[in-house]
Amino acid sequence: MHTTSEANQRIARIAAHLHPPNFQMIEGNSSNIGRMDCRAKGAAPGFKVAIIGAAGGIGQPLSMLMKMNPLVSVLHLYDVVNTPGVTADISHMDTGAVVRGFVGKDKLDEALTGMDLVIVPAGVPRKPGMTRDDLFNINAGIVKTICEGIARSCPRAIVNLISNPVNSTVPIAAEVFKKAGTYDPKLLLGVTMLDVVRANTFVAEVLGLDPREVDVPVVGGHAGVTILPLLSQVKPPCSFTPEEINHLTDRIQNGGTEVVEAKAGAGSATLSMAYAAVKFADACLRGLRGDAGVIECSFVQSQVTELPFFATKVRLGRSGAEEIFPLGPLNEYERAGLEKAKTELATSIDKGVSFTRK
Ligand SMILES: NC(=O)C1=CN([C@@H]2O[C@H](COP(=O)(O)OP(=O)(O)OC[C@H]3O[C@@H](n4cnc5c(N)ncnc54)[C@H](O)[C@@H]3O)[C@@H](O)[C@H]2O)C=CC1
Ligand SMILES: O=C([O-])CC(=O)C(=O)O
Repeated sequence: MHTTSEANQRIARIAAHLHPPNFQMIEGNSSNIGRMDCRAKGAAPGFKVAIIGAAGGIGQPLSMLMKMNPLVSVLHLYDVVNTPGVTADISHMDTGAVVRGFVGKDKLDEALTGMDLVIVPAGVPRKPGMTRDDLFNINAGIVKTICEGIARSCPRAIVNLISNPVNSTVPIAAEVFKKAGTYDPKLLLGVTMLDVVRANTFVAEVLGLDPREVDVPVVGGHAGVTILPLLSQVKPPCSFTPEEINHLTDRIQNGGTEVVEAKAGAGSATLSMAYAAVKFADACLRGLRGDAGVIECSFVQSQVTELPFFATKVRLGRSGAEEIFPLGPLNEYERAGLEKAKTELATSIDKGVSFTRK
């Protein structure tokens, strides 16, 4: 039997070694930190990840999936609204990552400080009839504000940029970082993983394979004709009829619109996007850990074409996108697609660059 004083000593010992609590809510316009009054298990060894736009349609399932990722020790959830509920909810999951929530513009820097990886699904989504470029006017400003925060608070973090139009928001982010003197192109990664996820799924459907066995490189950018699946490079090696190539290319390029129309005004892809974002973030974290041979497609600063940014396969390592792979051999259909993709991409990239120079 423990005496009261032994019990008190034990509590004091635990308190002295108390690790960070597994739930904190840090609110804008208030210095209040609502610590749970309990013995909280500390963070497992791992990386610190922030999700910016965590209360949104992508942000919520993405937060849940990142809380389940064993490579994450600390998970910061930031949004301009509704973060407290999402944070409280996610923090009850019995996984290793310690969750902290931040709400309001004046908490952005705190949310970002010390992060290894920042995932950005902040901004408005499409409605039927809109293009991704129609989101530019609202999302450009949102991305600029967030990137200014990243430059101030975690300039060496890897950034996974999801906010659309990716073909313009990545150039915006680059310009913001250049202006702040923190730009390292290896750390800025536009997320095009959903195009690869869709391509793997649709190609597997046509071939009658398990999608997990299929690897389709998707290059170019992340909008309409700029999404260029390289069906001649599918693994395992296979061949398609011209009709299959037309059908697959069209479905992969318009996968986002397929979801926007099915949701009929309630937004765009959120669940498959959260899955794709976690797949990509996990690859970035494995790269940071020093794993060899981590290769995924991403929209990055690039010399693969004459354009300053382009999506291709990249090797992820300790310092981000450490190697950018060339396109490989293209057939005539793909070469024609590449020309169309480059024309549209050039306009979208210029639009992003000009926005920050205004
Ligand atoms: N790269 C890709 O493959 C994909 C990109 N997207 C894009 O992701 C973005 C988010 O989509 P959803 O989650 O469906 O939208 P949503 O509207 O459900 O969520 C967006 C969240 O961003 C937050 N937000 C707005 N301004 C912010 C700021 N300054 N700082 C932090 N958070 C802010 C909102 O409060 C909201 O919670 C859209 O731009 C969408 O087009 C969507 C699917 C795929
Ligand atoms: O289509 C949209 O607006 C959202 C998106 O980028 C996608 O689902 O690929």
